[in-house]
Amino acid sequence: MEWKTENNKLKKTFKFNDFTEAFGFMTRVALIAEKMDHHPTWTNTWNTVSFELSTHDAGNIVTDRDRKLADAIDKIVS
Ligand SMILES: C[C@H](O)[C@H](O)[C@H]1CNC2=NC(N)=NC(=O)C2=N1
Repeated sequence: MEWKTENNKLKKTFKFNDFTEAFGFMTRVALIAEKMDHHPTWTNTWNTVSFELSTHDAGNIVTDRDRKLADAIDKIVS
């Protein structure tokens, strides 16, 4: 599945085998987001993690910072 742009947000959902795998993924994303100083809006329900990326400093629109974070997130699961 690819990222989709909807309502000025870059969106994608990831499904894992269980919560432990999902949370491990979230931990890695958190460290990358902190390093990039660019943080996701995300939800987690058991094995599912959903993202909505936008840049608050630019007025909550999608910018290259979001696309860069999205690419980094995809690399974690590739
Ligand atoms: C001061 C400002 O919040 C920071 O520069 C960073 C933190 N993380 C961020 N994350 C996102 N998604 N958008 C931002 O504009 C942003 N700004």
